[in-house]
Amino acid sequence: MSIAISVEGLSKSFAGVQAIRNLSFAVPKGGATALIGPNGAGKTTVFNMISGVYAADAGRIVVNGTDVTAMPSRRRIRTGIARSFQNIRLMPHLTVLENLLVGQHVRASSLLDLLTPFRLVPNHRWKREARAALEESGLGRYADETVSGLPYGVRKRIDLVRATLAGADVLMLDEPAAGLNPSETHALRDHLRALLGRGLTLLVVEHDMKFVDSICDNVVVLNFGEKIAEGPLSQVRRHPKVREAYIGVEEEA
Ligand SMILES: Nc1ncnc2c1ncn2[C@@H]1O[C@H](COP(=O)(O)OP(=O)(O)OP(=O)(O)O)[C@@H](O)[C@H]1O
Repeated sequence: MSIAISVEGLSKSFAGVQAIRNLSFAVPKGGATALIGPNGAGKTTVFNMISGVYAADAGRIVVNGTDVTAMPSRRRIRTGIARSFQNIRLMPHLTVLENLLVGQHVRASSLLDLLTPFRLVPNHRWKREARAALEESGLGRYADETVSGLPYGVRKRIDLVRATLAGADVLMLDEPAAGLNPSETHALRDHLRALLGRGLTLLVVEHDMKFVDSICDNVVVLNFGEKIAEGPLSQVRRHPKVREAYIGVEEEA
């Protein structure tokens, strides 16, 4: 089994408070792993270390075989990892297509490539790719609409299209289902399943256990910065330490 993200012996303290303690886990390539745990367990801190927002105090993070522990966050996209935030970072005054073209420019390899998104070349390869990716995700009709006018659930999915077009094959999703209505949640679930079908890897922080159950084959449970259980959700939710620490899992069962 090949590994997309490997976290080994990770630790992080904030002003003497140990947020993460000697944490190790692996995210298998081509699957969906959820990082769950009660409020304050350390999930966001782990995401921040993997994406490079925070430096780790100790330990190692390897993405697609590259040690990124000391790599600046802006360079980590080149290893194939992208993170989506709860506050979507699309440019609201641009169209969907324009947002996707700006995202694609991340993988530009030459100065000419860098300038290309801003040249008005009608059938340019990047535009074709962006339109095709939107069509494939069932979002083709939004290509020329301004982002600010679109429903939240649609914007979330456009953010996913942007990340994959930028070359990411490992997506970190921070509470993807938060704020979505039931039909938007279903559309997101189907979209993520389609990405998994194409071989992408997902690492998800999510409180909605039904959503976790519908997407993730592997769950890592944190409590007070330590891993207390790992495995399929059906097994993890029976674990005594999880029942004790994370009553939400038991209640949702
Ligand atoms: N920048 C920071 N400065 C100080 N303490 C922090 C910082 N970030 C996180 N912490 C602390 O680290 C611990 C873990 O917080 P974190 O936000 O990672 O938990 P979480 O599992 O994501 O919680 P939630 O589910 O509520 O988002 C908490 O005790 C929190 O107060």
